[in-house]
Formats: sequence, C-alpha cells, structure tokens
Amino acid sequence: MNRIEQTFALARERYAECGVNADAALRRLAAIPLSIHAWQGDDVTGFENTGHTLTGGCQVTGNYPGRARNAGELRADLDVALKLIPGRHRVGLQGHQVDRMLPGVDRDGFTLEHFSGWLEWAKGKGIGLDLAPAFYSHPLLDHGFSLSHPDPGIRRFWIDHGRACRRIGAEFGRVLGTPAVCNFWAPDGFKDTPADRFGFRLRLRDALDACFEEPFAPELERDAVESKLFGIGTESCTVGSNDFYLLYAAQRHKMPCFDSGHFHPTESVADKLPAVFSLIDEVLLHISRGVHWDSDHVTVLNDELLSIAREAVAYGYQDKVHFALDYFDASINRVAAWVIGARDFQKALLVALLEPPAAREAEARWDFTARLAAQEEARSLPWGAVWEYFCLTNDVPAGLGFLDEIRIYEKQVLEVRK
Ligand SMILES: C[C@H](O)[C@H](O)[C@@H](O)C(=O)CO
Ligand SMILES: [Mn+2]
Repeated sequence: MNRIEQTFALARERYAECGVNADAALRRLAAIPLSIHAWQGDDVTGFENTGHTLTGGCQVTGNYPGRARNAGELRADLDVALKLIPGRHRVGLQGHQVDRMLPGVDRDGFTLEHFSGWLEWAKGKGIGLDLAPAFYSHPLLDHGFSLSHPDPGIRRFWIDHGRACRRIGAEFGRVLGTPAVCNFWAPDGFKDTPADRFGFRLRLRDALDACFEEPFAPELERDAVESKLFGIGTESCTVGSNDFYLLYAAQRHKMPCFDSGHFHPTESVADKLPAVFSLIDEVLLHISRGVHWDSDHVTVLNDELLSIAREAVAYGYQDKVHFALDYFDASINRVAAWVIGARDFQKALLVALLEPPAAREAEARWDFTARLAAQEEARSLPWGAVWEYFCLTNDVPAGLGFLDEIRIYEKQVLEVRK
C-alpha cells in the first residue's frame, strides 16, 4: 500500500469507531455531480463578438492572461479542469456562450445550432449540460431592465431568449440523457429608491410565465429561478427578490435557486435548504463566496461552505439538490479557479457525508452539551486522508499536484493567447 492508502486505512478505522462507513461516504460523494460554470473561463463575456460589455450588476475583476476567446478555447480549458476534479460532473453555460452567430439572428432567435459544438463535446465526454439565459450584456437590457421592462417589445425579446434557451436545454437533455437545468436570473433593479416596486414585479411574473409556457418533460429540462438581494447599480431594489422568487417557485413548481452571494452577509443559505425542502421538492444551489458583497470570489473551505454542504446532504435529499458553481475571478489562473473551488466544495460535501451520528443522537436526548462536544470533535477527524484517497481512486492528483498540470497548460496554451 502507498502512503495515501495507508492513511486512508487508518482513517477508515477511526471513522468506523465513530459509527461512520467511510467507503459509503466516498460512494455517495462520487454520485454528486457539480455543474462547473463555464463563465469562469471567459469572464462572463460570451462569444457573440458584438463587443457587449458585462452589464447586469455583475463585475469581474483582474486581467490574468489566457481568457477563453471562443467556445473551442473554453472547452479546451474545461477539459483540463475536469481532468483535475475527481468524479464525473456537468458544465453550465450562459445563453451567450455560443459556438457561432448566424446572420440576422439575435439571442431571441437562438437555436441548438448556436450551441452544436457544446452538445457534441458534452456527448463525447458523457457529461450533462446546463444552460442559463443571459438577460444581461446586450443593448436591450434597457435602463437595466429585461423581463420586467415596461416596453412590450423589449420584454418580448427577452421572453423569446428565455424560451429559446429552454428549447435548447431540452435538446441537450434529450441527447445527453440528463435534464438540463435552465436557471433564470434577471438583473432588473433600481440603483435608488423606486416609485413602482409592484408594476415591475407583475411584469416579471407574467414574463416568466410566458418563458415557461412551453412544457418540457422533467427528464429533459428543469427550470430554476434565481433571486438576488442587490447588484452594482441595483442597490436599492431588485425586482427578482427572494420573497418574489420563493413564492413564484412554490406556486409555479419551479426550483428556487439560492446563490450564496445573494443574501445579507449574516443570512444563512444553509438554513434555507431544510426550510424549503419541507415544502418544495428540488432546489438549485449557486455555490459562491461574497466578500463584503456579492463579489463572486472562488469558494474556499470555510464554515459557510461546510454548513451549506452539511444541510444539503444531512437529510438524504442530496439527489434533489442541483449543485452549481458560480463565481468569476480573473485575477488568478481561470482553470485553477475552477479546480480549487470545485475541489473545495467536494471536500465540504465529504466532511458532511462523514459526519458521525453522535451530535444528532445527543440532540435527540436533549443533551446539547454532548451535541456541541460531538460537533466540535468531529472537526478534527481525518477527513483529509479520505479526500486524498478519493483523488487517488479517481485518478486525479491529491494535494497540490494539480497545479503542476495547470502550470504546464498555462505555459503551452494560456500564455500564448493574446
Ligand atoms: C452569470 C450568472 O448568470 C450570474 O452569476 C448569476 O447566477 C448571478 O449570480 C448574478 O449575481
Ligand atoms: Mn448565481
């Protein structure tokens, strides 16, 4: 046995002493796909080559060399990242990350032809694809409004873009054999105090209803709606607030999407999961990290990530949670950003899957002293040895070895992109 196998054998024994089957935890972790967000690789730019800047209240900072300039380069970068993230995952696309543009066709007329390269690539890799409409970075995001805009013509453009993405997503689902998650996030909102919070929400409601009018089998396509607390330039009011979308999702049988950067800094996304799952069957998580605001930092293994992962798996409904990454950092190697963030969330999931029963047993007998002691002692259990074994058995480097491969790719490919 090599060192990793030896330390895993000892860790397996230690966990068994705590009533945990480490092999079973590894099997459950391997069964959890993450949706790797393609937009970390192109700085949410898209490939329409229209020169649209990033709008919609998001911001990407940094200018690290090597941003993907087209779908082919983005797929090549994702190929490298996916080889360094243990397990089998999915890839999430934005509605403007097209393979090609067609003469006279704008986002409201996109079809599978605009994403055919992505479909062939995903089919070849045996992975699923998710597709989110891009309701931003376009001249028709007028005064910052899309689906809730007062002008019916502008609303129609964005509704048709949303409808087009769902159709393309359903095709992805049909060909790839796994439903595409189509996440609807509209940046609509107000920099300063609005005079009409209600009319915009009524229009958003009706526009979403129009987007979702065409039924698709759940085996092909799933709809999610993503709330947000504020954006840059929409500090005073977002039309798609959490109150709006939570009720919309419940009434219209859609998935609420909780983005961990979209709530007040002291608000717990982790606690929302068991609350929502008492009444809603399925959710989408956007795993991100806000530093002071929705800054979309690369996820790190902090208490918030650990608690989100724990609440997502603690009650056995993890197959009803769609785990998607959502952050964009252009100040570091973009491939490394995918790999570090994805591996970190997998570590958080593993810690949760390895959680001993002692804390829950103590709580069941109202012994909160033993509960706290058990929760804190669990922190020092040898989950790292189990993680390294997970990397080994999935043929990816444990420890920092993944960075060596990224550095080689950086030298050979990223640095020569000008
Ligand atoms: C690019 C995505 O649509 C975007 O990140 C959205 O999910 C979001 O979180 C906006 O703040
Ligand atoms: Mn998000």
